[in-house]
Amino acid sequence: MVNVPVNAENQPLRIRAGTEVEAAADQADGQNAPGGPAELDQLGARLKAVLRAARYHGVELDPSEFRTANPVPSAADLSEWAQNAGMWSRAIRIRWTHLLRFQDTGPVVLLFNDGGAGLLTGASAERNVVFLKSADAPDDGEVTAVDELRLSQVWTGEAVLLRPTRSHVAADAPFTLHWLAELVRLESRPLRDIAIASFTLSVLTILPPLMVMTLVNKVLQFNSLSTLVLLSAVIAVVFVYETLLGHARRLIVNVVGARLDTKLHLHVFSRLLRLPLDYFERHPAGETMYHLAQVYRIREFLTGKLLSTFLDLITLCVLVPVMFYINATLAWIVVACAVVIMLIILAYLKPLRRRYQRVVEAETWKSAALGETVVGIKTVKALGLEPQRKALWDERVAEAGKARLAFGQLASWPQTLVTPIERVMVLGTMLIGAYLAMNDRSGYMVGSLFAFMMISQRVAQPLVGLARLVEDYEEVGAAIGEAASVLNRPLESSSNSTGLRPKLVGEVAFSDLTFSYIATKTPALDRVSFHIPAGTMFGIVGRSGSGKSTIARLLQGINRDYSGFLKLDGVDLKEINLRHLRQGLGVVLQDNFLFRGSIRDNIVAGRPGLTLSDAMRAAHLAGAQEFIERMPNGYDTYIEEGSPNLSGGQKQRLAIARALIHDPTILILDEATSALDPESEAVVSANLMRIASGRTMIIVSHRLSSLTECDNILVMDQGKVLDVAPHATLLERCTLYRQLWSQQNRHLDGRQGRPVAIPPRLV
Ligand SMILES: Nc1ncnc2c1ncn2[C@@H]1O[C@H](COP(=O)(O)OP(=O)(O)OP(=O)(O)O)[C@@H](O)[C@H]1O
Repeated sequence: MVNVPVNAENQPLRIRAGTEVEAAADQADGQNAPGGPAELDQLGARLKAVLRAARYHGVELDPSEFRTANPVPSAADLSEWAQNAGMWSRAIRIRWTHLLRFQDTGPVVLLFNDGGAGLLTGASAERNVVFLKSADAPDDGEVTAVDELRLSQVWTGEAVLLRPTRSHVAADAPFTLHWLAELVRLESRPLRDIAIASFTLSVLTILPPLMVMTLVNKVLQFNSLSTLVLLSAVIAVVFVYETLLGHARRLIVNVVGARLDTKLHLHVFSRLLRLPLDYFERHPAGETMYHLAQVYRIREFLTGKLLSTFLDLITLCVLVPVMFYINATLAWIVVACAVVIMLIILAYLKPLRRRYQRVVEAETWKSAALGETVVGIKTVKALGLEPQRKALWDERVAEAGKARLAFGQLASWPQTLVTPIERVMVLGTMLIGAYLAMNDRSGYMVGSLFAFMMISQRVAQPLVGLARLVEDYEEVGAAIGEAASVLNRPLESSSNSTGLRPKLVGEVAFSDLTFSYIATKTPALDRVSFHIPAGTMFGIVGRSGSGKSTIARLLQGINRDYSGFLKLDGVDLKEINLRHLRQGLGVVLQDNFLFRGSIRDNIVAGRPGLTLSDAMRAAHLAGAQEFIERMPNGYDTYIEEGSPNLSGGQKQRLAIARALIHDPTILILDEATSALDPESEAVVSANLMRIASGRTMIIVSHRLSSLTECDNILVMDQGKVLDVAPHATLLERCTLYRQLWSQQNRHLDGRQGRPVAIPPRLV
């Protein structure tokens, strides 16, 4: 708390700054504001203040993306956080007089001496006060009028300003050519510089032909040495200028290209992460990667061909009038040839589009086969499937080759037809020009012809390029379609900013819930109802395919199109913000992916604010500590992608530690111990009660022996609930449960006894 003695009305005033230390203490005590967003409660006051200010502008910042090396976030750290999320933000030192100007702006974050922060929501110059609100106050919470003296006692003089970028390209907007054009348009300043440079270069290109014209007409005819010297000097200056300007233009084009690339990379990856799991289950990784690679072809087109054609157009605008000025007859010939070229290219567009579509399809299949083989290489090797995979690959390569060949053959036709016309354009004008010069009595025609030849060469190229652009656009259109087929799918949630963020306690209720996977007839869950009180251990058993994992999926919000209700702490799960929901959940699956990096990195998984001691605590709870400490580099032992240097049991225990480190309210173990060896399972089972303390545990398992401690066990069969009761009761009254138990525990004494050894896994 920061106490400010009295407010402007001389009333006792307390601004709750809520320091980082306090926030940490709150978190440790579990004293989250009742009813307030749990996620916010766990953040320091400075982060909270920036988060709220950004939310005012309609931007939801992600606390997990906040990075700082400082113990208390600095203004620069906070500003960078907002900037990385695409907002305009500045960290500034500011005087009181300037604060008074923030009358109708959005909230400004003021940093306090004790590491806290407050929101300045307005100011009154007449009363010489500013209006402050605590970072913890609700949106409609009270504001406090504070004068200069009182503020100076708590304020560091630093502020973080933020607002949405005017040029912000909507992250949720569909991926279309229009969206890309908007992205390019944001680079208006460098583009303008490029346009100016190009225009100047075009003007400069007129000079040499005009000078040659003068040279031939004046210098050669009248032997004027002084004119020759002057012309040489001018040409030399022009060349230097042209070289430097050309270099500058290329540099700017490079910068624009790199910036667009970066933006595209960020956008594409963030959309990819927000695609629903369903999508990845239905599409091979290779196909997705091939489609996304098309984005970069589009970018290349935008900053390559499109930009250079646009620049050529500037050249055309300057050169074509000069060409007509020098000789209208010859100019008309050039224009007529260009039109014919354009018509030829247009005539081939449709058939080319069809053939290109086939290329795209064949390439997609090829990539899918490659991706599948790389991902499934262990299985390929284990089953000796190399010849089959090779045959499949040969087939796909042949198909792609055939499609490319067919496309190339057709695409060469317009080229074949255009080449003679291009020649006619250059040589024809020269011959006709020579004929005209022979009949010209003024004697100036020779110089004009030279100048025209030089200019027409510069004009012909852009004109043909313009026609080709249409052809390229076809390819890019197809590429956009491919990238859009991945990126424009409905995202997992329309926005991370939507949805409720209730404080999760861990009570789960399914009522009359029916769910079918897309394109399946029988429901995976059929009118399922059950209730899990908060803080209890809940087991789910059933035969294979009975719907156990589907229950876990629905709880994670992976599929939301079910009928009936699924409530968490009385709140409909569909209403809960997805990120908030998943932050409250810990999930361990049968097969968990460990990322490349150290063991410590894998347990912490990039979550901010977690240290080695947190990782050690989680590892201890998961029974992983002992094997990690035996490793040569302990927690710094490096794990390769796919973790070949760890056994299945070790991997699994690391995955449990990873899920436990953020202390989830609900922990779901979906067949998490099925692949463990008896020793590892015994370690995890021994820790299960400790792991479960203070949270709801949902354990999906084939092995009934690992569920006997559960408060309740749900027995599923063909998507339906058969029974829900503790182990002993189920043994009494549920036939399926009894059958499964006796199958797994034939070696036990008595029907209700404890297993004397870990039974073999039932599949
Ligand atoms: N992604 C999916 N798409 C289509 N159908 C699915 C999908 N996942 C599961 N199913 C089907 O839904 C039903 C329930 O599957 P679920 O994975 O929930 O069963 P389970 O009890 O967990 O099985 P197991 O113990 O074998 O993992 C099955 O008939 C399965 O074929």
